[in-house]
Amino acid sequence: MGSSPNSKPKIVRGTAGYVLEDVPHFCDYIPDLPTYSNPLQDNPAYSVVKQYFVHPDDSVPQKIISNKDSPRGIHFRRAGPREKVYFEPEDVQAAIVTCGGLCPGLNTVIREIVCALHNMYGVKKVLGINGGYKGFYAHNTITLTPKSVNDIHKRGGTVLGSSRGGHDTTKIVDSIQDRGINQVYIIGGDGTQRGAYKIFEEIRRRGLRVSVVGIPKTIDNDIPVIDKSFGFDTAVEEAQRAINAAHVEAESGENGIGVVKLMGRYSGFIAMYATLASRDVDCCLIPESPFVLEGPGGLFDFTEKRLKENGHMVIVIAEGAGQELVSESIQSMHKQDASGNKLLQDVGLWISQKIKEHCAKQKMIINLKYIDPTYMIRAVPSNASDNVYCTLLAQSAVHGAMAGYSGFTSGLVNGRHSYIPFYRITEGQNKVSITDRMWARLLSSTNQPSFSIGKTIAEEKREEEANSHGPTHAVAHSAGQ
Ligand SMILES: Nc1ncnc2c1ncn2[C@@H]1O[C@H](COP(=O)(O)OP(=O)(O)O)[C@@H](O)[C@H]1O
Ligand SMILES: O=P(O)(O)OC[C@H]1O[C@](O)(COP(=O)(O)O)[C@@H](O)[C@@H]1O
Ligand SMILES: [Mg+2]
Repeated sequence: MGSSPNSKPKIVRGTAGYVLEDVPHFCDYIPDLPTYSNPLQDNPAYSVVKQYFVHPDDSVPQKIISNKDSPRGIHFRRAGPREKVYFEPEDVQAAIVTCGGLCPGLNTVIREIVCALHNMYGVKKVLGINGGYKGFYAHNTITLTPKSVNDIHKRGGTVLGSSRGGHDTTKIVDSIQDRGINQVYIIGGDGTQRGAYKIFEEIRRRGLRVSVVGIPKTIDNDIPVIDKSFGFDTAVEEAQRAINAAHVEAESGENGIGVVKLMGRYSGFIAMYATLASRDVDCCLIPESPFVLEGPGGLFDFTEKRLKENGHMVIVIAEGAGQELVSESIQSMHKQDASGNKLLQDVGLWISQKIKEHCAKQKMIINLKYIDPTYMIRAVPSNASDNVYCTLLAQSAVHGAMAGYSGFTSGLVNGRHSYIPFYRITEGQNKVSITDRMWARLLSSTNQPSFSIGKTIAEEKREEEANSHGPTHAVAHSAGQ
C-alpha cells in the first residue's frame, strides 16, 4: 500500500494562543510558480458580490465554544475562491474518483466538481476514474462534461463506480503522471482519505504540480473534525421509513417487537439520529455503548418491561453494536474486507434470535419482525439539503485546487467550509460520545437502560479522556450538542 505519509504539519501561531493548522501549497515545494488572475472576477454572476474572494488570513476555529480565559485554539484555512490562481484553465487536466461504500450525494459531488471547473474556471478537461483507486491503473477513464453529468444528481450510487482495496500508491501516481493529470479529486471515507494522503506525499516527493483534494464521504459519519458528512441527513431520513414500518408491524401484533438494523460499523450516529428523529424507538443499541442481555438492567429485562407496559416495542441496532457478544456465541474468524475493514456478523439477526429464545423460555408469546434496510438507506439519491451541501463541498474543493493548495480535505467546520490537512482527517474516528448531551437526550427519550453496569459516568469519562490521548483516539462529536 505504499509508504507512510511523513510531511510535517504546517503550523502558524498567532497571539492569544491562536493556531492555524494550514494545508500544503505548491509554493512549499516548487519555487517561482507563475500566478494568474482568478477568472471569476470577470464572471457576471460573481463579480457583483462584495468581497467575493476569501481574505488570505481568514480561518475557521475548530472549537466554537470558548470562555474568557480560554486560548483561541486550533483554526483551519477558510475555503473559497482566491484572487490569484496557479493554473490557466486550458492547462488543467482534472480527474475525479469515488472509493469505498456508497453514500447519497456521490453523484451530486461529481456533477458539481465538473460544473464548477467548467462554469467558474473555464476548465474543459475532466476525467472520471472508473471503479475506485484501482481504476487509475486497471480501467479506462471516461470524459466528464456538464452535459454528461447534467442529471446524475437525481440518481443514487456513483456513475463512476467504486471499490474497496486496490490502493497502490506508485501505480496510481504513475498513472496520474502519465495521463498529465494535475488536479485529483478523491471522494471517499476514512480509508480513502488515508490513501489520498499517501498519493499526495508521493506527488510531493516527485515534485509534481498536482493538487490532491479529498472530499469526505461516509454514511457512518465517522470522519473527525467535520460537522457531518454529506448523505448523512438523507440516510437518517430514509431510516425513518424502516422504523415506521417496524413500529406499524409491532403495534399490530400481540407483544409485537420490531427490530431495525442500520449501518454504523464503529460509530452509531445513524442509529442515534434516526432514533431521536423517530420518537417511536424504545431502545437504540450502538457500538460505543456496550450492552448486556441477561440480568437486571439487561436487554431481556427491559424488553419484558416494555412489552408489559405498552404491548409492543421497537429496537434500533447499529450493525457494529454488540459484536463482542455475537462473537462469543458464534465461532467467528476475524475476517476483513479488501480495504482491511472488519467484516461484521449480522447482529440484527442474532439479537432477534436471542430475544425469541428468551421469550420462548419465559413462555411469552411475541411477534418479532426484523427489518434490514441497510443498503436501501445508502443507495438513494441525496435529499435537497444534502444536495446543497454537496454543491458547496465540491465548489470549495475546486477553489482550493485552483488556488494551488493540495493535500487537504474540503469540509464543514462549525458551519463554515474549510480546508483541513489530511493528517487531521486520518488520525482518528468520529464516535458517539456516550458521556455527551446528545446520548443523554436519546436515553431520556427512549428511557432505555444505560447498560453501563458497575461503571459510573465519571469512570466512563476518565476512560474516554485516557483513550483520547492515544494515537488513534476517538473524537467526540460536537455538532448540535
Ligand atoms: N491505510 C490506507 N492506505 C491507503 N489506502 C487505503 C487505506 N485504507 C483504505 N485504503 C483504500 O481506500 C479505498 C476505500 O477504503 P474503504 O475503507 O473501503 O472505504 P472508505 O474510504 O469509505 O472508508 C480502498 O481502495 C482502499 O484500498
Ligand atoms: O458491504 P459494503 O459495501 O462493504 O458496505 C458495508 C459498510 O459500509 C459502510 O457503510 C461504511 O462504508 P465506508 O467505510 O465506505 O464509509 C458501513 O456502514 C458498512 O459496514
Ligand atoms: Mg470507512
